[in-house]
Amino acid sequence: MGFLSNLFGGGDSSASAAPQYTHIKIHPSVDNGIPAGSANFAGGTLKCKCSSNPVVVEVSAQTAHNHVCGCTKCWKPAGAVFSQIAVVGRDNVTVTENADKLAIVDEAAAIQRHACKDCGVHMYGRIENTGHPFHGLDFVHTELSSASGWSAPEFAAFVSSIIESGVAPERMGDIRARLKELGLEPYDCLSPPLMDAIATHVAKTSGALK
Ligand SMILES: N[C@@H](CCC(=O)N[C@@H](CSCO)C(=O)NCC(=O)O)C(=O)O
Ligand SMILES: [Zn+2]
Ligand SMILES: [Zn+2]
Repeated sequence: MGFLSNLFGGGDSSASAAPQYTHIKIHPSVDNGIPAGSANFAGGTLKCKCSSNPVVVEVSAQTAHNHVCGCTKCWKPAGAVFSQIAVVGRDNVTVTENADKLAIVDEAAAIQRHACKDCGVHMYGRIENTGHPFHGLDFVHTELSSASGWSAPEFAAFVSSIIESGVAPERMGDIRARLKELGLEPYDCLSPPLMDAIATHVAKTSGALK
């Protein structure tokens, strides 16, 4: 058995094997294991990194589709290669303090990221285009909250895009291996359910689907 499983690379050494890529850092919220979300969790308070007069955002619902994102546009904490980002209904997002410190990073982007002008943290990303497949959803970084119970990251999006931030292409094999080890399946765009949702929206808009 040992001989056969060694020969074919499966069996004993697969599912229960000790992690081999813990030296690869992805994001502080996942690097030491991923805490499960709580089914009855109903939101919390996001704060920017300013030590005085922080921007405060109340999120009044559990988030969905939490993921780590390798794109260049999403806010990442210092030293992280990926961001961690989830969605929540826009009606559940309210700026409660220091809203005057917010500015939109890129007015032309589909996701308008409202960032603190002082510390640079993105407090929420909003889609104003009513024709966009994800209109109605805001993008938030739940690591800005001290509460536990937020939905856990489920996959890794825009993984190849980390090269655009300067990650050496030679590192991609190890980085994808670490993501898999963490249970965050790596995709170079969004996950299949989200890509299917986008395509369904496009097909319904064009009339290809009823
Ligand atoms: N290679 C590009 C990809 C940028 C990109 O398309 N990002 C996605 C995901 S952000 C959260 O998952 C996106 O939908 N962007 C829309 C927007 O930012 O408005 C890069 O890395 O820059
Ligand atoms: Zn700030
Ligand atoms: Zn992103």
